[in-house]
Amino acid sequence: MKELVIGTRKSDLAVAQTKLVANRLQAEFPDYKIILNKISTKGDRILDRSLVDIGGKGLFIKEIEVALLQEEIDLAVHSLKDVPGAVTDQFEIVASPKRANPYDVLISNEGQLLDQLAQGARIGTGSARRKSQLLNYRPDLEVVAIRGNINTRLDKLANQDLDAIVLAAAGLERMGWEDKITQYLDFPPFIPAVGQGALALEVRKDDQQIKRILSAINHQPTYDVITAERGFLACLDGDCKAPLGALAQIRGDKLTIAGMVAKLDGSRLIKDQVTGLRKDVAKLGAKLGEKLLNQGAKEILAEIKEEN
Ligand SMILES: NCc1[nH]cc(CCC(=O)O)c1CC(=O)O
Repeated sequence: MKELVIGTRKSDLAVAQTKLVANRLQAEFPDYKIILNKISTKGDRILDRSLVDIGGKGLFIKEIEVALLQEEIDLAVHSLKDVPGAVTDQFEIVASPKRANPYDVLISNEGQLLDQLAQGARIGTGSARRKSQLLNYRPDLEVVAIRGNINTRLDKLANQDLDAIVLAAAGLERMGWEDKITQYLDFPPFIPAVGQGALALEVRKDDQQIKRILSAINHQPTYDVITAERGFLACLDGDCKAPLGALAQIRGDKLTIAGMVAKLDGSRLIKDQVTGLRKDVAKLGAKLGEKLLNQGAKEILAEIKEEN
């Protein structure tokens, strides 16, 4: 019997989303035996420091890439959001199943919407992008740094004197916890992280057989929008230090990508969008990136680099 070994992080969410991929593959390829290999990553093990301090978001995927290289696994399933702008040379993201809801959501302790939270309310998030957008919208809020997987962050909402937290809709939906959501942050100035809600299927670049297999579960509209968003990320040289986000959407033969770059304290937020032909997807992200750089993002990014 032929085997396909899929590498994943160990968190409940990572395993849940990897099982979605495994089920899709099993349906397409009934004669394969599909095996999950759960791998512990540095980003999962070190929970008491911010991601930026321990080396950025690549820490969620490094050990999994090592397993790919050593041929212990045939493919890796990641949250695309956790994959850095540039993928190491030996690897390639070759496919992406249909994207889930891309937006952030607010979960508040007593069910208040963002506008209803008390003056100075305490909101938990470890994301610079979420913090800057929250403060841009409501400068009175107190943003409290929290980290950990979804379960941990929900526990912190209950136990750490927080009024609300912000999480990705996709993670909650994949865990079956939509009922916890108070409000979708799908209005300005809120723009999600590049690739939020999408999964990345990563393989060894020279493995043609697995590429053919994975093309069966690729969702081309998703692949196109994430290509645009990652073009934007690459143009701004983004890692998770600078608050930036982008969301691309397809309508007919057109693709629109909206993006933002902000100062960490939210006092300045630059936001714009670009529409072009879907077939030019590779250029549209960079075009938006250039536009924002010329509107002041260049200074913001330089300032943030200097502070680190
Ligand atoms: N930063 C961790 C992470 N990576 C992916 C998701 C959610 C699922 C997704 O965006 O696909 C989350 C949790 C969150 O941000 O709330």
